[in-house]
Amino acid sequence: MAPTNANTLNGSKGFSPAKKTLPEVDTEATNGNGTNGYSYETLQETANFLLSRTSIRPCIGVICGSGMGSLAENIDDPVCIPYEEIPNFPISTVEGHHGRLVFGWLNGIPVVAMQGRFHYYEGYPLWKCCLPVRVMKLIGVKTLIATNAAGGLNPNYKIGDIMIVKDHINMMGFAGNNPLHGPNDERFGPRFPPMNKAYNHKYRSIAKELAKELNIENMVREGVYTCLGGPNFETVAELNMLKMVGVDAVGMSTVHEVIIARHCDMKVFALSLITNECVTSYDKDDEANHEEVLDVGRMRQDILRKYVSKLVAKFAEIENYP
Ligand SMILES: O=P(O)(O)O[C@H]1O[C@H](CO)[C@@H](O)[C@H]1O
Ligand code: HPA
Repeated sequence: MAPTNANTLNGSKGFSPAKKTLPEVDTEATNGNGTNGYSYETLQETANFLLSRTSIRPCIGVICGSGMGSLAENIDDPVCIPYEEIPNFPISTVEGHHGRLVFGWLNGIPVVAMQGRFHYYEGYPLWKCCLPVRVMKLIGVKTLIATNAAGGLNPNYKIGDIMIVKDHINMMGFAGNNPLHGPNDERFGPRFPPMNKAYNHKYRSIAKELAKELNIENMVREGVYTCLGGPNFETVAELNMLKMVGVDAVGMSTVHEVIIARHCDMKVFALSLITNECVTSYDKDDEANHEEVLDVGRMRQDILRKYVSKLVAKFAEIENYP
């Protein structure tokens, strides 16, 4: 299809992407061999490329959510590698996702941050959305911190709250769409990985303690996240259904990344920034929009930067990371 200028056409509260042409996206669900993604060897090539570009050997990986790219700005001595330069990497197509890896030191700990993640709605199959997590594993990352912007469904949540993810509901998985779908390579992990301890209990306790220390406990919550395919925001009926099954925050990412991380035995911490209130009543006029999501990310950037960089140091301490 010819590239199009993707400006909003209908004059609604839409968002004009900064990128003027639509990128070419590989929409194939498999790599052509009936497998669920690139082979171990292919990803090893990607890992080797990255290791050749920097002497930093990260033990913690951070995925920056929409509008939360500034989390990577605290990184000292940064080595930035645009996704376009990385063999086998997809490219970021969403506003608020810069599209590069940042290697460096966060609070004295070697880290790699994804300034920009990949989403299913961009046209990438789930395995490809999570490819960077496997690459992180291959370069030595042992702990993943995934952040995201999410709509608050729990009526007690306020815009700007930070939700520590306690658990997720894999809605896309219910429909058979799972990043582990297809043959399993045991070098990454087992065929049937457990998921009941996906979100590390110790990390969650540390994060709650830290919230007290930083005096932000009134805005830090703990709850259940779910990912839908997007890109449309949810209907009132959909949100009410999710509420009934115990979802506290809704987004379009993270769940599959966490599944891939746990499959290869990485430890996981995740947090959601509540960027908008989910509209669960037909009487309300509000509509979710990506501009608001990014605005709230900017509004909370200082607190989030401080919180995440201190979490990195605390996690590294209990794990004895360098
Ligand atoms: O999950 P992240 O990447 O933070 O972004 C969230 O914000 C976007 C919608 O505004 C969607 O991409 C949703 O998943
Ligand atoms: N729904 C889905 N994804 C989101 C939302 C939402 O309300 N806010 C930010 N990402």
